[in-house]
Amino acid sequence: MSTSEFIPTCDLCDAHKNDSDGAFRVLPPVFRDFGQRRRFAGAVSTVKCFEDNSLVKAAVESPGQGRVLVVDGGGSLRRALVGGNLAAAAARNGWAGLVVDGCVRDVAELAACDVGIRALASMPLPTEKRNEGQRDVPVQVQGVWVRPGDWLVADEDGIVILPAPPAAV
Ligand SMILES: O=C([O-])CC(=O)C(=O)O
Repeated sequence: MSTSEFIPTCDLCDAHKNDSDGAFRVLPPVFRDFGQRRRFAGAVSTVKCFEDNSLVKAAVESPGQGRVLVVDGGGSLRRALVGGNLAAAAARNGWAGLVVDGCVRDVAELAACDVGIRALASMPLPTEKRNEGQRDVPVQVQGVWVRPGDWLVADEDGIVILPAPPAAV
């Protein structure tokens, strides 16, 4: 995705603000920005897990193909689902971004990774890896449904979800 193709979230919201079918979604403004990429967009892949990042690790260690990994971590503030190693793997494997409904750690390392990273907070405690969780299932992020194959756009103003890549607005 080149910068010229990027459609800002505000423009998308202007175009869709009166939609009533629920296809256009806006995530609540509770996410902090931790990665090097301020703006990113891509097709969604999901992980649903709770205080166990085994499946997040497996996902970022596989080809990202420009997608965005959305992690439903249940909003837990008790453990970090992504740290410097996983963020570096995500950048290396071509993920456009990570959106974590939960925590991250290694903040200085995350800021140096060429990938978008949004999460609720920083928490230095890591998870226990028990290989629990689900991959590419519909998830709820802060009460908003996000499905594998949706299109996510994130920038300085927020994060929006569409059922397909947006045409020019
Ligand atoms: O492995 C973990 O649990 C997370 C982490 O610290 C890293 O990605 O560097």
